[in-house]
Amino acid sequence: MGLLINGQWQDQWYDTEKTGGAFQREDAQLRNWVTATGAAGPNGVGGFKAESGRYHLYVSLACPWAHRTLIFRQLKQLQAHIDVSIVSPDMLSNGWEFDTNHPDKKFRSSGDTLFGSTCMHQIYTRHKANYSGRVTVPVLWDKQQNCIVSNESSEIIRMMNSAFNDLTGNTDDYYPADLRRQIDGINELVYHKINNGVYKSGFATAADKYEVAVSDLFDALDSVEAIIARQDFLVADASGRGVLTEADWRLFTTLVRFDAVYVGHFKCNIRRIADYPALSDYLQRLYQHPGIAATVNIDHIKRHYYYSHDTINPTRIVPVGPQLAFLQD
Ligand SMILES: N[C@@H](CCC(=O)N[C@@H](CS)C(=O)NCC(=O)O)C(=O)O
Repeated sequence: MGLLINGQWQDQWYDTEKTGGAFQREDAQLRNWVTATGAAGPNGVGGFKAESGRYHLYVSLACPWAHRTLIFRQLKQLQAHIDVSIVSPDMLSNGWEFDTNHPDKKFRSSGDTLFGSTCMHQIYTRHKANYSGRVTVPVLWDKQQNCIVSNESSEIIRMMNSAFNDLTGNTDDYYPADLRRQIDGINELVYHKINNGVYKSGFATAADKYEVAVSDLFDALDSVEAIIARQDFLVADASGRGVLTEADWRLFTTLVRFDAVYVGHFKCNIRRIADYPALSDYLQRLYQHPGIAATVNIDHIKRHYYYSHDTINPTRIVPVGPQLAFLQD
């Protein structure tokens, strides 16, 4: 794992020294938007019109942020319009790689089907030769301008939600105008305390920082359990009926990894999702939503975390369990 400094790859783990042992996620740097007309989006520059076959998505099947974009590609029927390259689950000294020869077939990458790169950092230096920063997935690449449009998943899913509607005819809306305030409010809680909360727990290098993160995480899980116990989804319409929105998909990608990885590897072990009746049922319902199970790869998920983070798991042994109810029923 590492980062680019002036276009040069440096193998370097997260620096938690300057924050007294707390993990701090850096903001994504590349923040343009694909829009229906090519006009600029809420931030960044214009020039990225929604067109079939023009954009390419780089993802890891292990990564919860990249997973959001794969889910929206399914939900919004973008498979024929946006193609995908999948990195290897192991993220070692070269960062994300495209290993198409792994001895175990289930851990093979699709390869970089656009350029045949061996490492993801080559995509960032193709975008900008002297790029400095972390090399993260997901990345949305523009084949026409030969550059990265965005490496921020929360914005990529918003583009997918609406920019391509004229091409696909799919007008399902996971960020409807009348529910935006509620969605934004839930996203704020879920992002800081749950999505990123598991990372703050797992990557902390000081006990006090870990303890704060893990207790915030479980307070937030208790809150979302209470919401889901009274309505089907996180956000409700004026009549109090739950409506499926992006807020649910953003929570889903953490829940689906929780009992398999975060409980053990990241020490998020006050409770399991299996101990929350409403969240367990909700996780299963979302998993069974058409097209979603195909986006979940538990093998890549477990392998990535337990094998890549040798500062946390030096033996790199990947646990066999647990049995996950949502996969079985
Ligand atoms: N803000 C980004 C975060 C993406 C992110 O941190 N991805 C992780 C994978 S789970 C990554 O690529 N990490 C590599 C690194 O930090 O060096 C987003 O949501 O798109």
